[in-house]
Amino acid sequence: MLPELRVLYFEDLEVGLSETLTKTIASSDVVGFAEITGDRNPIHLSEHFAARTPFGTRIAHGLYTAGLISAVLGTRLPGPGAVYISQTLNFRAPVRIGDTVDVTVTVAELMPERRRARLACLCSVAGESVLDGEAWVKVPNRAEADPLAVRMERSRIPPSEA
Ligand SMILES: C[C@@H](O)CC(=O)SCCNC(=O)CCNC(=O)[C@H](O)C(C)(C)COP(=O)(O)OP(=O)(O)OC[C@H]1O[C@@H](n2cnc3c(N)ncnc32)[C@H](O)[C@@H]1OP(=O)(O)O
Repeated sequence: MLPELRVLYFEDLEVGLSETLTKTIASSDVVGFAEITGDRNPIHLSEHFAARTPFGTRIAHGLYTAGLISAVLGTRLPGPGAVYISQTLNFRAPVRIGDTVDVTVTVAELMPERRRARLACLCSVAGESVLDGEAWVKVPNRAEADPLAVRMERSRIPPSEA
């Protein structure tokens, strides 16, 4: 089930604030990711091929798992309006079809003057880290996101200077 959308503005963020989304990886997710990206690496799509790799079975695309981090950032923390700036990724262990991945994003640093947040990102399967990294996102503040507040702000500017 998809999580409900939640908007957090820059003012709502504090270091340590955390959100977790859980997703069980279906074969159709991996096949769908291969189709939309064109990455048809048989390590993801062919049991026959994957059986001869160190993993022994098909694994998810690393960037599919990373996409789950994007889902947390875009829907929950900070949520709608957040803009990705950068993301580091370390793929620590494979994610297999049927694995349940816990994706946790935690606010690690705030830069109020530029309304940027650094978030620690961790994906784990049964308590084992499979992916970690750091994201920087730009986060709207209330005035920026609320059109009425923006209009009121503009109405304070004398017409000759508007
Ligand atoms: C292109 C696409 O189609 C393909 C994909 O998407 S594949 C899917 C995404 N990738 C994965 O699922 C890989 C998951 N990771 C692993 O299985 C393993 O990490 C590895 C096979 C990549 C490496 O394992 P190994 O060769 O056994 O390395 P060691 O455990 O011996 O570690 C040696 C040192 O390197 C450090 N290290 C290992 N992996 C990573 C990593 N992913 N990121 C950062 N650092 C890594 C490890 O900590 C050791 O460091 P130390 O200082 O010597 O302790």
